[in-house]
Amino acid sequence: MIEIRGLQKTFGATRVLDGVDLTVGQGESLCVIGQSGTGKSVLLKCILGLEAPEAGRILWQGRPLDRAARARFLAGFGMLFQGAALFDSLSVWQNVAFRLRQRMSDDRARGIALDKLARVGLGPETADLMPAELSGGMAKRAGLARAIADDPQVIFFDEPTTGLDPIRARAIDALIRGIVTETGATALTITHDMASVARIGDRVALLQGGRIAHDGPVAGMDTAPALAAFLGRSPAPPAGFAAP
Ligand SMILES: Nc1ncnc2c1ncn2[C@@H]1O[C@H](COP(=O)(O)OP(=O)(O)OP(=O)(O)O)[C@@H](O)[C@H]1O
Repeated sequence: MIEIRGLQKTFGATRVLDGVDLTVGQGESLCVIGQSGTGKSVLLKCILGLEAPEAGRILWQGRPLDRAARARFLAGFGMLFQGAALFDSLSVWQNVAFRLRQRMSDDRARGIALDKLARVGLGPETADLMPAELSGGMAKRAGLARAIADDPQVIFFDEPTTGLDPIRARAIDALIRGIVTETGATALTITHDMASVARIGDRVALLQGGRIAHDGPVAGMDTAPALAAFLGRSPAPPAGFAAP
């Protein structure tokens, strides 16, 4: 479980995060949405320790993420980067096995990489290709295989469907949902894509004005006023409501 309490982060005169409170339950899939520039990436960077907040606390499994706890946390997380972010000079399997190769033989790491590639729908013929030879959808799948290579307890997805057409976006969402459900991993996804939220999230949180303006189940999101305002439309009537 990840708990974020009163997180504040300021750049110059701009307070980007102004007291963010957010909890991601064990095995839960939380999507964070918000307009461009509202601080979603800054929030993720604070969780990963890439930015230092000036106030607030981040707890993992009930303990503050100090230096030692963060090292353990980072050893057990996976991440799918926006644009997949594969290493150009490594083959697909070497990308997937990047972390594994630091602690096991290439033969073993390659075997695991091939299993993970199969899980995301990429056959063994893709293993020795270079990233430049992959389509956008294949690169995203390879990035996803890399994110799950080490059986992470926590997975971060940064704009997982950005740049994909609707059919490929749906396929990646289905893979993410399937993987999160079958591994029981805790998942935090940053996205603009509400169709994606509906497909992969259990809960959705709206980051607005430096705070969480809405936090609720995906199942009820069509009737949430804050989300409707964010999307620029009226909330859907509650279930059972009959128009006159
Ligand atoms: N290192 C930095 N120095 C100065 N300002 C920064 C820095 N990092 C982020 N910001 C500012 O913080 C604000 C939030 O940026 P962030 O990238 O988190 O937005 P976002 O919600 O992820 O946007 P998008 O959806 O477009 O990716 C922006 O105004 C950005 O310019």
